Amino acid sequence: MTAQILDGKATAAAIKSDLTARVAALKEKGVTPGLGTILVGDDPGSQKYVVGKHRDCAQVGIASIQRELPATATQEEIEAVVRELNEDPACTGYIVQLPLPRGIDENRILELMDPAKDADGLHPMNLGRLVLNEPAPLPCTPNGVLTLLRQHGVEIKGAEVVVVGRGVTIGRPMPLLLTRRSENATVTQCHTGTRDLASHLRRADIIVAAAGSAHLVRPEDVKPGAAVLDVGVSRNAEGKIVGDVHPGVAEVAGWISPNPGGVGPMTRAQLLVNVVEAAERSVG
Ligand SMILES: Nc1nc2c(c(=O)[nH]1)N[C@@H](CN(C=O)c1ccc(C(=O)N[C@@H](CCC(=O)O)C(=O)O)cc1)CN2
Repeated sequence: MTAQILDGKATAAAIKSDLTARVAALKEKGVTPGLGTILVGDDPGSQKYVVGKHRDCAQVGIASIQRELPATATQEEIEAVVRELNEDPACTGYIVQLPLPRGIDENRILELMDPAKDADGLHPMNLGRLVLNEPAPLPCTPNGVLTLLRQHGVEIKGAEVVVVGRGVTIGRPMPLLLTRRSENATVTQCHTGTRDLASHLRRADIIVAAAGSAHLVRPEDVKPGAAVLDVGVSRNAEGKIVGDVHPGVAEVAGWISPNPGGVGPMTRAQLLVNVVEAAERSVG
């Protein structure tokens, strides 16, 4: 058996096509959505992701506002740019590309953002609203995972889901999304402190691997027919992406997301969804 592909590229393209029409409708009402990005430092991966985000904006008609600071930028210098985008009327939503350089207080930066402009859903107020089941912009990667599963008809309701990882962009919020009444999944969260990861993986109908540990999920640990989402990114000596999922898993799983080409494009598409939804809310 070879797993069916959870095609992030094609699903993201369909989302962007829908957004293009919605952005055009907003412009007719005099509103141009504008996505701001704050990139600090010269991490090649982060630079690539930000370039991709602005390429997507151009495709759907969203204006781009780009702010770049050197790796030596101080906390105060980054905070000044956050304040500037909070005030900029052309910037209807923005993100701070994570991770920030060592020594920068990431949480303090996220807290300083205007929650109404938080296009990532990572402001503490928006994460809190998610916990409380209140409407909020949803974190892009977990929402991308859900959309990918839904669009491919993978049953989430009642599924046993194992999330591997506990980072703020996916590991922490993913179980919050999956356990909403609308999804009704049962979630086990695993992390570097989990004693026997394989025993949890073997029971899973859906695995979301977001540990950033190359080939952590091995074929012998996957239940036949399971859906496996490869979110983690490591780079080999040539700078090529190596995911958290061993290639042999494709012979056991029912569904698999490629990496690249799976969850990454979905993360970017969901970001645009958040920007457009915020702009739509602003015109009622
Ligand atoms: N502020 C944020 N920072 C980070 C987030 C986030 O959601 N918000 N998530 C990740 C990185 N990320 C988003 O910024 C991201 C990851 C991957 C991709 C992507 O398009 N990947 C491509 C491959 C690109 C390549 O060749 O390197 C793919 O998977 O096909 C986009 C965005 C951490 N930081």
